[in-house]
Amino acid sequence: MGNIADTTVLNNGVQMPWLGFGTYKAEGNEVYEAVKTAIEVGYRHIDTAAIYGNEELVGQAIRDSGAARENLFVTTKLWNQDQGYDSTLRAFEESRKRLGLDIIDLYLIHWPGKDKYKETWKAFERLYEEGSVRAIGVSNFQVHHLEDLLKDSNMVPVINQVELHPRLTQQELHQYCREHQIQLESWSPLMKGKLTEQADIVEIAAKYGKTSSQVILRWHLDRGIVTIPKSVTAHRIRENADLFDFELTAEDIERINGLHLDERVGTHPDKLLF
Ligand SMILES: NC(=O)C1=CN([C@@H]2O[C@H](COP(=O)(O)OP(=O)(O)OC[C@H]3O[C@@H](n4cnc5c(N)ncnc54)[C@H](OP(=O)(O)O)[C@@H]3O)[C@@H](O)[C@H]2O)C=CC1
Ligand SMILES: O=C1CO[C@H](CO)[C@@H](O)[C@@H]1O
Repeated sequence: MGNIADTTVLNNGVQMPWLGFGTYKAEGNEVYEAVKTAIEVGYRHIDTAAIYGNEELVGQAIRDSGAARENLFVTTKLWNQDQGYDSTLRAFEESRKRLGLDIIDLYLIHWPGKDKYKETWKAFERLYEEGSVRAIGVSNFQVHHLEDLLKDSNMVPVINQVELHPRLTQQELHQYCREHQIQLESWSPLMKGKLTEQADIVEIAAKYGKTSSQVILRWHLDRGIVTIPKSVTAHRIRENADLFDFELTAEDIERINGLHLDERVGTHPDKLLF
């Protein structure tokens, strides 16, 4: 991908920008300003969730940005306690109202949990069929969740959004998703800023005249992974989008793959049962 608006084509034909803007832990005026700045800088894809408590301000910032709605890609997510058929349809209406958007580009099941995701997925299929969402997907699904879901569903999720960064490279899940035309998307792509001093990344960054964060984000894109770094700091919002004038070599990608330690900053999906 050579520029910020470049897209991947999802398994239902919808185009989704490879680079998105994360909004977790961004609230109040901070999230409003951050989303406006991101759109000004050129981000065309915004990631939020009902649980982030910021859908109203994200929606307001989108409207005030002046960008044409059809040029933006907006993702939101169904929270765990709303899983189930009827409760999903209700929660979706609430998210849509808070965002102030007629159509959501991508709706995700936020976490699999243990026994309601299939019923929930039926409601997602209905939302898709009635045209309320342009695409439906999942988040934090392991291979066993996907295998189980695919056994009885009519639609294959377009996306699986999971924790993924150089300390958690998700190679096996990536392979499974590729085989099933599910686009992998990374959350906490920067491992929340914990890898900026890592020696290999610092050395690679110096070679390209880029920052550590830019090298990490380029590693996601060069592996074919959609990514959604979050920042509420204007110069970092810009920095994280200034990635389209270089590409990593295969050796640099392998070197960063080698940093994998199976280490997480978030909860393991098999441990979050509700
Ligand atoms: N589906 C899911 O379960 C989850 C989804 N997500 C989504 O993924 C997005 C990204 O993940 P997130 O957990 O926020 O973590 P990130 O890996 O994107 O890191 C964000 C942190 O890194 C800092 N940062 C951002 N850019 C830079 C930079 N260039 N240099 C140094 N530090 C930087 C930010 O600081 P500052 O803001 O102060 O600039 C912030 O503290 C979320 O915002 C959310 O949209 C996240 C968690 C779970
Ligand atoms: O996206 C996320 C961040 O917020 C939640 C907690 O409040 C996490 O569980 C979730 O994965």
